[in-house]
Amino acid sequence: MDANTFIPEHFIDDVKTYLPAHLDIDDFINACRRPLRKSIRVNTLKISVTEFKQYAKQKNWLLTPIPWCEEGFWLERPAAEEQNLALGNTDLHLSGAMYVQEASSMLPPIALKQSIEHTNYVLDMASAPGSKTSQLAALMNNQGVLVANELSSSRLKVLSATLKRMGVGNCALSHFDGVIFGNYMFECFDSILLDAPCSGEGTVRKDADALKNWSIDSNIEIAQVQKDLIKSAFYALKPGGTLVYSTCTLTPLENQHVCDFLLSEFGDCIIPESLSDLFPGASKATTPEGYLHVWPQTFDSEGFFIAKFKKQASSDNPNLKVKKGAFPFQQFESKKSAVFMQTLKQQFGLNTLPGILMQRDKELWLFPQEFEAVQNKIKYARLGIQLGAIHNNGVRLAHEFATAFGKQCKSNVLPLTDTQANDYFQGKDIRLADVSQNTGEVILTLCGCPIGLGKWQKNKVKNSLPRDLVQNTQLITWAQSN
Ligand SMILES: C[S@@+](CC[C@H](N)C(=O)[O-])C[C@H]1O[C@@H](n2cnc3c(N)ncnc32)[C@H](O)[C@@H]1O
Repeated sequence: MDANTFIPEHFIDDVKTYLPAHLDIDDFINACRRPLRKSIRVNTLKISVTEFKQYAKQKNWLLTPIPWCEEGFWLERPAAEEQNLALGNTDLHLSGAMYVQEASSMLPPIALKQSIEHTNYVLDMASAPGSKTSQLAALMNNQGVLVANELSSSRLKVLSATLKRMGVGNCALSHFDGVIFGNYMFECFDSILLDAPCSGEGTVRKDADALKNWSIDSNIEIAQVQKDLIKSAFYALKPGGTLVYSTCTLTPLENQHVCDFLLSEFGDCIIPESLSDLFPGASKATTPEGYLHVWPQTFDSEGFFIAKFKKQASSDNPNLKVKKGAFPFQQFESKKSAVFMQTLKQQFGLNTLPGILMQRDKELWLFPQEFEAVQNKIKYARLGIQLGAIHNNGVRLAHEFATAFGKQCKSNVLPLTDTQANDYFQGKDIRLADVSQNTGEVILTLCGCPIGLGKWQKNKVKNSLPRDLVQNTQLITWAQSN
């Protein structure tokens, strides 16, 4: 029990007004004071669940499957020396093999899963730090186009770093208030996730001060933002498309009432789809409308709310807008493209890249194949993957090339030991046991996952990790964790 968890009386009084009859307020309060179980999601863009389990076994990690997410596990680390070591410093995290993600936070992308599997254009309207964006990209298997938007610039940077670490290749990042999408990207998306900014009442097990400034007035204020965002999401969705609305808060003001607003505005064009069969046991959290209202005691998780809607018909938007200004990229010359692809084949045994090579000044980028239809609708903060820098004699490859495509490379791949990986993440060159005759660039891997690029230099590999990704951390090594 965490006696420091702050739960204000007036919050409890409010919860009593909407707690479902089959739940007990004391169970709720006790659950809020219990520490949260640790959970992770395996990043299948970099490693299979089977491979991950093998690594976890070597570390004596105990995994319990999360019933709604095939890639999700609750995790216990019994080794005494690991108790105070952050999961974020483990090799499996730093390599992008896993993402530390709360179990209930895996639900919204799972609610979109069916729709994503058959569609090309997906919008994540409020996406930092990127737990659900990277989950969506993995569900899309890096295919199609995933637009990830975030309003806060500091959080956008974190999002960008997350996507690089996780090897996401089909993403375009944007930096706007989400309300613009309905006007600028009217009916562009097959699937939309609106994981809305909220009062965070469900996060109190992780953050003892989450309810410190709680008030109904702030619930009402945030609900207005949520209504503006869900309206924008409705307009941005194609007829036939699917919208998932989620929050990590409990109050109906920010949940059911926001859904009521959507239906009152556009009820002729959009209908809820029940989530009662999303996974075995989902009915325990299903509301009469078919939404999931996950209480902390229901699945021993954080509190969450998830609603799913199907858009059945179009509704005119009187405020359509068109972006001004030219698109700053052009297709990479076909002759140079052929030379570049030949180099990748010779150096790494890589035969194809999934997308279109584009050039902006001296930068070489790879855009998702389907990007053209949406590329000039808004100004993006980043598009696809930066493959490298173009110079007179060819292309100097960039870090992201390795994290996104290293898995497909067949030659010039160097698996690092934990000591070498430590040096790499700290920005140091990597010492080799023997002098190597290899030349040029090399893909570095950890736990079987590509983590970046280096350059062969006889008895060492020169470190090419971008400065902003250099960490001042000590990786938890196999020796320490076994
Ligand atoms: C609940 S968090 C998103 C968490 C994220 N989906 C994830 O799973 O990692 C909500 C995010 O919305 C951003 N935000 C707040 N107001 C916004 C707005 N008007 N438009 C877009 N994003 C907004 C916040 O900065 C915050 O990062």
